Parts: sequence; structure tokens; C-alpha cells
Amino acid sequence: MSESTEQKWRIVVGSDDAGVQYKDKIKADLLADPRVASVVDVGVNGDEDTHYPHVAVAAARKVAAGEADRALLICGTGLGVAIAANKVPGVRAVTAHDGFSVERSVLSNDAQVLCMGQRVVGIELARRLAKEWLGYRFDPTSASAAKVEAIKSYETVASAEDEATTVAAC
Ligand SMILES: O=C[C@H](O)[C@H](O)COP(=O)(O)O
Repeated sequence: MSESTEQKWRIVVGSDDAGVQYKDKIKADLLADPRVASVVDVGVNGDEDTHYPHVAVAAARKVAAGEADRALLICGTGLGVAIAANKVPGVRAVTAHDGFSVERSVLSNDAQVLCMGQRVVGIELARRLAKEWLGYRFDPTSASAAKVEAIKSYETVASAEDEATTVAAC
């Protein structure tokens, strides 16, 4: 049987105290998955109570910097971590708790960050979704690519406008 030549995923995981049990469980799954090259854990660990925005932004910055391909973030709902991760330029984070949304987050949106809520979804479904997520790769030649480029174009415009506002304010 031949080995897959597909590039293995470099993943970063993170959570707040409301998601740490799922984060640790899914991290163990990822570490055991042959499709995964590395897993970096940005916390929290044990009973640390770092608030979710700090963890989510730390993870998202690793993706934006090219140090990781993807991030998996868990909080109580999966909402706060997504909102925070999306503040990092270049990052597309989604909250998804069903298989179709997880699939489309990659194939339609080229989202690099998947967020789930420990208070929303059962652990076995969360584990299955994380496993399925690894099987999807965005196709830059697909019809969805132009739409993702449109998302990126607004980010560039927003940055330029911010810059212009900052300059004007000086
Ligand atoms: O989106 C936020 C998360 O669900 C977080 O884990 C809990 O936040 P809260 O304590 O502000 O409800």
C-alpha cells in the first residue's frame, strides 16, 4: 500500500476553561492521526482561566504567520473564539457543529480555523467533525476561489482605509 503524498497538517489547538476538556481530547486524536505533522497547544492548560480572545488570537496569529496550516479552537459555544480569531488579518474562522458546515467551511470558504463549543456539541460528534475536517482541502481552481478572493479584497481595502484614517488623524 502506498503512502499518501498529501502534505500533512500543522495544527494549533486552543481553548478557554470552558473548552479545555474537548481541546485536550481532540488534541490527543490529532496527535495520533497520520495526516497530522504537528500539534501546537496554545492553552489553556489545567485550570488556567485565560480569557478566550487571547488564546484565539494567539492561535490565529500562528496561522496568519504561516507557522500552522490550521487551528482548532474550543470555548463554551465556539462563538467567542471565532469572533476573536477573525480579528487577525488573513484568518477565516468559523463555528460549525455539523458535517456539512465543516465541509463547506473548507471547500467554500477556505477557512483555516474551526471553532466548536463544548457546551453545544457532544464530544463524540466534535471528535468526528475534527477528523472529517482533516480530510478536506480547499481547491484554488474551484468556483469558490473567486468568492474567497473577494473576502480577501475587503480585508485589503479595510486595512488601507484604516491606514488612511490613521494618517489623516495625525
Ligand atoms: O463565546 C464565549 C465562550 O462561550 C466562553 O467560553 C464563555 O464566555 P462567557 O463566560 O462570557 O459566557
